[in-house]
Amino acid sequence: MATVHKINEDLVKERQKCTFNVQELTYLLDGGEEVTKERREFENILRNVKELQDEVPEVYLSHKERYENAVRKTCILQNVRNDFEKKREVLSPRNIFRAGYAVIKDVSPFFLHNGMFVPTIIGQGTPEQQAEWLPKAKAMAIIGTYAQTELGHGTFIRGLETTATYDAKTEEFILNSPKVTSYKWWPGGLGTTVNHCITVAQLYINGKKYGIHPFIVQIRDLETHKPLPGIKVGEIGPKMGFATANNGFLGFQNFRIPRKNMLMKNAQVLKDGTFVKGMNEKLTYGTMVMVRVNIVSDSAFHTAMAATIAVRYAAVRHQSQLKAKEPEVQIIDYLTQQHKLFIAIATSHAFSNTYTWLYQAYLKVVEDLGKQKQDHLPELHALSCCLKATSSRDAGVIVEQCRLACGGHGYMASSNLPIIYGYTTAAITYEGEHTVLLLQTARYLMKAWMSALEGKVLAPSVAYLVDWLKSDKQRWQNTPEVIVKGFQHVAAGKIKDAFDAIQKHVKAGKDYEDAWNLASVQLIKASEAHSRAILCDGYLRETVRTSSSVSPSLAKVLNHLVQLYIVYWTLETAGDLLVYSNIGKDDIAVLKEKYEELLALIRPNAVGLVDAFDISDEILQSTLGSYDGRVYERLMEEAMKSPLNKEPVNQSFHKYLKPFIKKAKL
Ligand SMILES: CC(C)(COP(=O)(O)OP(=O)(O)OC[C@H]1O[C@@H](n2cnc3c(N)ncnc32)[C@H](O)[C@@H]1OP(=O)(O)O)[C@@H](O)C(=O)NCCC(=O)NCCSC(=O)CCCCCCCCCCCCCCC(=O)O
Ligand SMILES: Cc1cc2nc3c(=O)[nH]c(=O)nc-3n(C[C@H](O)[C@H](O)[C@H](O)COP(=O)(O)OP(=O)(O)OC[C@H]3O[C@@H](n4cnc5c(N)ncnc54)[C@H](O)[C@@H]3O)c2cc1C
Repeated sequence: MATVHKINEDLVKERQKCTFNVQELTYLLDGGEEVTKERREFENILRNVKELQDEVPEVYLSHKERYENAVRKTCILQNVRNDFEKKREVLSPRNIFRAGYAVIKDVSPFFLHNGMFVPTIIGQGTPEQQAEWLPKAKAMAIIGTYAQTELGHGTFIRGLETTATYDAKTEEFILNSPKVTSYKWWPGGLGTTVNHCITVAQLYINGKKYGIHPFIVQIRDLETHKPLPGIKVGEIGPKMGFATANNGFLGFQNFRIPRKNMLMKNAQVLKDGTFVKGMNEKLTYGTMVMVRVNIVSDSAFHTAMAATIAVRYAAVRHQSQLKAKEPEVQIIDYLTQQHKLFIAIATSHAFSNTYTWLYQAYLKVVEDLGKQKQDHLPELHALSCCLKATSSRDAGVIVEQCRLACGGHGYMASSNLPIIYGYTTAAITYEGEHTVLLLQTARYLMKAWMSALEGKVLAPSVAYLVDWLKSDKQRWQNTPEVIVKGFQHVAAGKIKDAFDAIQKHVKAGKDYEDAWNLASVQLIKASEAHSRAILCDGYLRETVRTSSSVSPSLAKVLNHLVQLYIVYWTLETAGDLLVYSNIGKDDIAVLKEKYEELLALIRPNAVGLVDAFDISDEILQSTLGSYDGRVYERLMEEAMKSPLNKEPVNQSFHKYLKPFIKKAKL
């Protein structure tokens, strides 16, 4: 039986101070009591699977051993999950998915199977193709990934070089990678795990190019797992993080696949080679929109993980004296520490709330597309791009801030903060590089601005441009609602400035594309300001909405958090607000005080707030952040697992050090 340890006294006291019901907040964050219960039930099942316990911490394994262990555990995890899901209609797959963090210490080599391979078959396949591939894929009789990026191109996907040339005689496509830069590079699981992939390739029919399309390709023999003839595949090697994601490369040499393997929900190639255009060629990019929406939720979770670790640690850790002769204080009582950490809690809430409405907007667009309606697609694309970009970037900054807030111990692998940083920082690049996605949103914002000038009705997320043009700037008040308007004014002002900058360059004789490039720093700033306005507005509205359905004590805490988020960003962007809104210096001085008041109000609830994220110790995997707060004992226990501590004298002493020291003595 596992030993039950006493909970650290500071944490006990912190939990007694909490003014709201932690369980109530957990239910709210999960999406309901039933969802929480289901998630906990699944986590409990996993906790009791003996084969999933690591004998040696993964960090001490070689690259190869680590991968093999990850595959072993992912297979067990998937079986447990399949059994669990067979017995019920799962309420929240994303909540079930999060339990996987307790098993795979880094990123699963199957990550892309559920994350992109299956969704692409659903989103891009015809009903017949879905009937053929989905049952096998869902049962994992075939395992796949999403192979789009190449050595030469990741962002500019119209420039991909893999070719799929249609041969009407045999009704096949012939896949080729003409140059080294045409090799697929990056797909997760591609290295040595998957036997299938979605390959995105340039379609050629009778020498004519028809743009990029997705194809299902079997790349390995299902029995022997050997690459099929004409396939060159392997792993790309170690990276900054993602140690077990098994990212791979892939090249094709005259590799033939049947015509039916082109996913044809949008565009089709008929038997005779006739190309039938789809409703909108950008629907081929649909899986990326879905993943970008999901990244907002991932960012919320990774921020919650880091906040949980750093807040619990800050409650347990005592360092320095505030006043002479008094005991050393809990570091959480330093205001600067609260400044680093409470924004982490609020940010996670901001992203969860944003994901809630963004996911609904995504579902609505999918439903509309089923009815051949695509009116809301451009707005969704613009929102998913800037919110993916901002949430992943903010999460990266916050996780690093939490690591720094843990001082030296935050640098230990056993704190788990380095691995969490590995996930968050990768998300800034993958699924659309940060700047590139901000520029996609900027493209939409420039059109929206033009429409606003023409007096047209705008989509809801940019309707503030019309208000801004019509009205005088509102008299400033330090209320959340007026501050949100202030963020919209900043966004509108920056959008106008970027637009004017482009016009100025065009008037000076530049091509529109060059003018765009010359204005692009202003364009990304406009896009960032738009994201911040959307985040603050959505978070405030969702909080107001939920506050009426929760207990008054919880509503109060949620209100403190949303205010903290809004005031924090007001102070961070005060310069912009001074330029573009009616805020005055005195208002800023008042808000500085307000911010300090909010830190004090949140202080007694800090531990309760991170407890409410309900991230189990197995998922958190952190010596610094466990529920019981046995920080120092755990650090020592983990250190003792180092293979270097298993023998009193390491052989290198006899081999190298002893002769070296002897020589030095002579
Ligand atoms: C958009 C691009 C940058 C540029 O594309 P183009 O050059 O073709 O376009 P233009 O700039 O010319 O614009 C044309 C036009 O199109 C519009 N547009 C563009 N994109 C879209 C879109 N997606 N939808 C709708 N419309 C779109 C654009 O607005 C323009 O419109 P106008 O002309 O009207 O202005 C493009 O090239 C691009 O997107 N580049 C980025 C490439 C990218 O994102 N690659 C991703 C590769 S895959 C990857 O990185 C994977 C990473 C790993 C992810 C892991 C996720 C796993 C998740 C795990 C969770 C698992 C959960 C599972 C749960 C469970 O287990 O159950
Ligand atoms: C951990 C990880 C996992 C991944 N998994 C997958 C996967 O499973 N499948 C897959 O297909 N891909 C995957 N990728 C690839 C990923 O999608 C690409 O790396 C990403 O889209 C960025 O493209 P790039 O590498 O070509 O960057 P580049 O576009 O070369 O970016 C380099 C720099 O150029 C700038 N830049 C490029 N174009 C423009 C522009 N138009 N305007 C202004 N600046 C520009 C960028 O801002 C950036 O600063 C993964 C990547 C990582 C890091």
